[in-house]
Amino acid sequence: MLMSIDSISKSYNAFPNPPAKVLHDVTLNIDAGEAIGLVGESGSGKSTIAKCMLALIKPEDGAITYDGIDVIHAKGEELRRFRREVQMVFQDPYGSLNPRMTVEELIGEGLLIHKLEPTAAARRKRVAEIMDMVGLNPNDMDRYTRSFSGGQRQRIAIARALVIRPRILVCDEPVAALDVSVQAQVINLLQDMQKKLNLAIVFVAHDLAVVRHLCEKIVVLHKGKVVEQGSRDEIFGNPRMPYTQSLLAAVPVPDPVAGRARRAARRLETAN
Ligand SMILES: Nc1ncnc2c1ncn2[C@@H]1O[C@H](COP(=O)(O)OP(=O)(O)OP(=O)(O)O)[C@@H](O)[C@H]1O
Repeated sequence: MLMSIDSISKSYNAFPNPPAKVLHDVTLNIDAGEAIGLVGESGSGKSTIAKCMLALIKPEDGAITYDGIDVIHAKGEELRRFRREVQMVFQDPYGSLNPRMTVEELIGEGLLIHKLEPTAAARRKRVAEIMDMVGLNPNDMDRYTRSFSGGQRQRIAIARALVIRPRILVCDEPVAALDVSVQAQVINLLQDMQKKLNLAIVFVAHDLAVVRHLCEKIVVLHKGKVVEQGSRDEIFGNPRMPYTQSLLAAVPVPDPVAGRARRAARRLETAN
């Protein structure tokens, strides 16, 4: 087992109201190389779990262990190793990439931070290699991201995460802001990377179709609790909990949040 999340709970301050508990005793495990889907309706706590897994926030109870590292209390070299080996990709490929940096600078940043390549030439070579791997043209290395499409920007975000050879990639709704035609390409890329690099992927989504394609293990969240977890076949073939059944039965409706993000992205694109 590569990462274990053991009975974590998390509350947020809701001043002047008492703190609101949004995770209750959440337990799940991630094995090396496996793709696991975290699904649940909006507000069920998916992003909060993802942030705890990335040590961006700390749960107040429970434990998170990554390859022998106590993630909640890690410091120094252990924390540095954790930060290198567990990477993330976010929903919004427009907001998450600094428009003042070239593609080479964006993708190569992690190499500099973690001092992974000795020279600028070696860094450039590694950036070219990873661009090629994620389906980008290495000749575009000196360009800025404003001229790239949403799907290409998400490939840049994925390259940026993968360049330092992580073992876990936590993706929070990574295709929700993309047009449907591009979503499948990005999912296929993630699947390809998972197999090629033996990468574990934690995929947060409320879109079950997306999760079904990529994830062999699925964890269903409801109001901050894990209500069901199992293999893809178990969850899709024989959902035990009524909540899971209702998620599966839900008629796909246009997602207003993703729709908004898409429209904002298009406006940005036109403005540029
Ligand atoms: N920083 C915060 N401060 C206070 N409350 C928060 C904060 N972040 C999240 N919450 C609350 O915690 C609960 C879980 O939120 P979370 O974002 O983890 O859910 P989610 O399943 O990822 O939802 P979505 O699909 O809408 O992103 C929600 O009720 C949310 O309003």
